[in-house]
Amino acid sequence: MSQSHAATRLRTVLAHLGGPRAKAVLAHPISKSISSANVHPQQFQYTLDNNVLSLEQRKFYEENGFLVIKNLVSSADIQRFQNEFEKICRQEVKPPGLNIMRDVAISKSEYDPRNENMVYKIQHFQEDKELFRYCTLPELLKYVECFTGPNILAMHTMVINKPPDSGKKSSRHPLHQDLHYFPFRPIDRIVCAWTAMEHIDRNNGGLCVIPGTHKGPLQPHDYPQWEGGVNIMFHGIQNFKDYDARVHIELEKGDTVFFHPLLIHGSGRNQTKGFRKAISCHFTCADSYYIDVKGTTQENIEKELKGIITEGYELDDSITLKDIWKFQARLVKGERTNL
Ligand SMILES: CCCC(=O)SCCNC(=O)CCNC(=O)[C@H](O)C(C)(C)COP(=O)(O)OP(=O)(O)OC[C@H]1O[C@@H](n2cnc3c(N)ncnc32)[C@H](O)[C@@H]1OP(=O)(O)O
Ligand SMILES: Nc1ncnc2c1ncn2[C@@H]1O[C@H](COP(=O)(O)OP(=O)(O)OP(=O)(O)O)[C@@H](O)[C@H]1O
Ligand SMILES: O=C(O)CCC(=O)C(=O)O
Ligand SMILES: [Fe+2]
Ligand SMILES: [Mg+2]
Repeated sequence: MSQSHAATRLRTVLAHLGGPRAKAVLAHPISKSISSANVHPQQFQYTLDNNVLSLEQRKFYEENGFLVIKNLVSSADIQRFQNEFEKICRQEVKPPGLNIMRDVAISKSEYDPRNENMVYKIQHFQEDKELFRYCTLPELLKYVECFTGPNILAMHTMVINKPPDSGKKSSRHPLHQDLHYFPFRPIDRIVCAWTAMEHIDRNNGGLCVIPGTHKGPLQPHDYPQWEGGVNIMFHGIQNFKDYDARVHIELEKGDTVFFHPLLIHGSGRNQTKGFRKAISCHFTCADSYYIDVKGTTQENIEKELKGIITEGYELDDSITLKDIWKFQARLVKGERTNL
């Protein structure tokens, strides 16, 4: 790459990535045309200039670290996702790479494919065409782009089927920051889209957030000391105290929450008889880069994930977190520039 080409590319990348370095670049004359096209000529850190979000919506996300868009995904699409989820549970389709997790309360019992209610969540559905449609819905990506920029990768996918709590409170998901699991940066270009597949509130174990915590640092995570057991990989923030600050989000079918990877969130136990369903994807900017988590608070999750994967897929120990993420990432818009 010639030096001037490299410089132009760097500028383009930085302009998409945001953050203080990008702001410095935007002050450069070449980039003036970009900043003069600003829709909301103010300093924003967590959202990008576009005409999709209203000023009020942008300010809300900047302040709180999440944003709810009502009625974003159609009932017809949600029905299709639900049908496919049930087919997977019945083992009628077996997408490569898919991971099925049962609640720890029933993890030692025999799996019964006639009963989809044995599944707490499925992850990594990137090879399932029907479910992966969720990550490519134009109405969803339109919003995702406000956070990631135009080159978009789907990194991590889930359908969560939170079971009625067994009485052991193991259906709870401890308060955590999703960034704990992610070895890619920059942080502010990652966003989670989480869509309610039915009415969700505190009663059926809905999403609970601590507004504004996306402005703080990534905190150390580990398994909580819960008497009734904790699900595998459900790490929580150690010594969390500010329970009064929790906000339980109430959603209708199709409503979608977009949230920042540092936002502290979790979900309580499901106190109904139904299985609470949500579908989600974490997206990031394809211009991002991987980091080595050695020596950081993320080292424990790398070790655990590597253990599960090398054992489950009989791979050798030289596999890195980067290899795992690179393998499951899928381009959904623009160009796969880096990650
Ligand atoms: C933003 C969030 C980002 C992320 O979460 S990234 C993290 C990605 N997470 C993952 O990859 C999911 C990890 N889970 C898994 O890989 C699977 O569910 C897991 C644990 C391997 C189980 O797979 P199966 O193939 O069904 O294996 P199995 O039924 O024979 O169980 C193997 C051993 O695991 C145990 N187990 C299963 N589900 C569990 C649970 N929910 N909590 C705690 N332990 C659990 C199970 O009891 C069994 O243990 P043992 O070997 O008999 O002692
Ligand atoms: N005692 C606790 N210790 C640690 N985390 C908790 C505790 N109670 C709740 N949480 C966390 O707070 C978040 C919201 O839980 P919430 O309090 O809504 O549910 P719950 O305690 O299961 O039920 P309830 O609605 O009866 O309080 C979840 O992430 C949950 O893991
Ligand atoms: O749907 C939920 O309970 C939240 C799940 C969650 O936050 C996660 O898996 O990271
Ligand atoms: Fe999460
Ligand atoms: Mg509680």
